[in-house]
Amino acid sequence: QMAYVLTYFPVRGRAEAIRLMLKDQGKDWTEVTVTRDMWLEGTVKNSCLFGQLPKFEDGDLTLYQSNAIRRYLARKLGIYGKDDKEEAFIDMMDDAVQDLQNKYIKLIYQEYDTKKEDYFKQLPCDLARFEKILTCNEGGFLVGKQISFADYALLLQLLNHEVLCPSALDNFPSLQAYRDRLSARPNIKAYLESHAFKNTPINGNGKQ
Ligand SMILES: N[C@@H](CCC(=O)N[C@@H](CSC(=S)NCCc1ccccc1)C(=O)NCC(=O)O)C(=O)O
Repeated sequence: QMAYVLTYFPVRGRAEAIRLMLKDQGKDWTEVTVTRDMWLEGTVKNSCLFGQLPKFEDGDLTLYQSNAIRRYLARKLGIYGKDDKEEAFIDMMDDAVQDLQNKYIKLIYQEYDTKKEDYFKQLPCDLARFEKILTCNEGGFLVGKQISFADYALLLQLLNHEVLCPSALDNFPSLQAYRDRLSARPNIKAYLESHAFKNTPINGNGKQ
């Protein structure tokens, strides 16, 4: 039966990197969707350890915190590097991707109308860091020669940022090649073309 249950809002948000990694790794799960009205009613929120979603269940294990969920799954799926050094580098890369995601979330939910231009000015500088990393690592991933949980998070940021700013990757050939190569992985390709992915808003406030 379905061991994995993901509870979240009907948006990509902080759950999409979990969905992407499960899909690519051929795992299925039950999606429990919490609507805004359900959330505002309060019962679900009050049942959450930190009053927030996503929540992830694996049998009798219940986890909150999207990054902890992704690291837990990465260990289980064997996509956390081949040794301690790679594992540390993957953590470092994922933290850097989270820095970008947190900036994006702040723009979307708090500063969309006032700071969008400033965000666009800073974005090339932030993306240039990942461009250099991917140019220098012949392995084709953020770390080593196989995909890790950090790669799914970066791919998603690239896709989300191209919606916000279509020219975002224009000056970054390595990021474009990385986006194309990961998006062409059969399970990811199928997911990105799926109704579920195409019809789920990126964020919870209609901005993107
Ligand atoms: N560190 C946590 C943060 C989880 C989190 O921020 N969850 C948000 C949703 S994820 C997100 S991007 N929040 C931005 C605003 C938002 C609120 C509600 C729905 C969708 C987006 C949430 O549950 N908000 C509702 C509440 O706090 O009452 C994690 O990584 O899981």
